Amino acid sequence: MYKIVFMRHGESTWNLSNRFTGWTDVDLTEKGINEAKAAGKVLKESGFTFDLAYTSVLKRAVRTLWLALDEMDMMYVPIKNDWRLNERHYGALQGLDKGETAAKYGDEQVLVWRRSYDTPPPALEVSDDRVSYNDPRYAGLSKEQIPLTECLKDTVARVVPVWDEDIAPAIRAGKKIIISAHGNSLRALIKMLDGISDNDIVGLNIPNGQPLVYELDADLKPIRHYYLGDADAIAAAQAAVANQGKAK
Ligand SMILES: O=C(O)[C@@H](CO)OP(=O)(O)O
Repeated sequence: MYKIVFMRHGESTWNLSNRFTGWTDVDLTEKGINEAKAAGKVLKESGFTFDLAYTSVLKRAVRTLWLALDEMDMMYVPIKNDWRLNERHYGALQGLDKGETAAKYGDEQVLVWRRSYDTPPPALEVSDDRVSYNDPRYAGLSKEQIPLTECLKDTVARVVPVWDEDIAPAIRAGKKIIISAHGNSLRALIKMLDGISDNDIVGLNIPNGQPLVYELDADLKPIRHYYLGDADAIAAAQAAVANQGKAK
């Protein structure tokens, strides 16, 4: 039996101000820093150790990983940063207030943009300052690989190859792995692992900074999964994420 730990980053400044974030590189809040440290503490207390870590190229996930590993006194663990673990690109919604957007377009439309499998939010114009073409961290990518918007299906299409080509072989080679990523890139991975339908994935919300353990069989099929933290607090945090896209 194998174990792998998934962790969404701690609260970011745009989680706090309730803005669509996507590929915008915002940092953690004080609360987010504390969530990341608490994640490291509970992982340590639960006896977890790691010898390989994966994260995105966005600082909220990178810093969450650093803080958790620091808390575990395991900052020597090799880290692979992969842009394909980035948050789902939120297109022209990036920077907008989720509640105000719901008040303008309706809760239903915002739910479709946030959680539907195959309807992307409106795309950025290529001339928009928010487009990542000139960002040095994506210098090795073609323009076709740099999204102007993404639905979850598009995110699945870039996340699953990281699993198949990189993470799964490492698990089979006996590496103990933690992945620090984002609400929707983790939803993409979990959809694939658990075989969740396009309809049911709408209801899955991942709380900030809570280690999620997956136990996998010899074929890397999930046996069971569980959060390490307090169950009531996690359920409340998941409900809060679900409610972020509603008009006040
Ligand atoms: O804004 C985002 O990029 C994501 C994660 O914070 O939000 P949502 O939960 O609305 O998909």
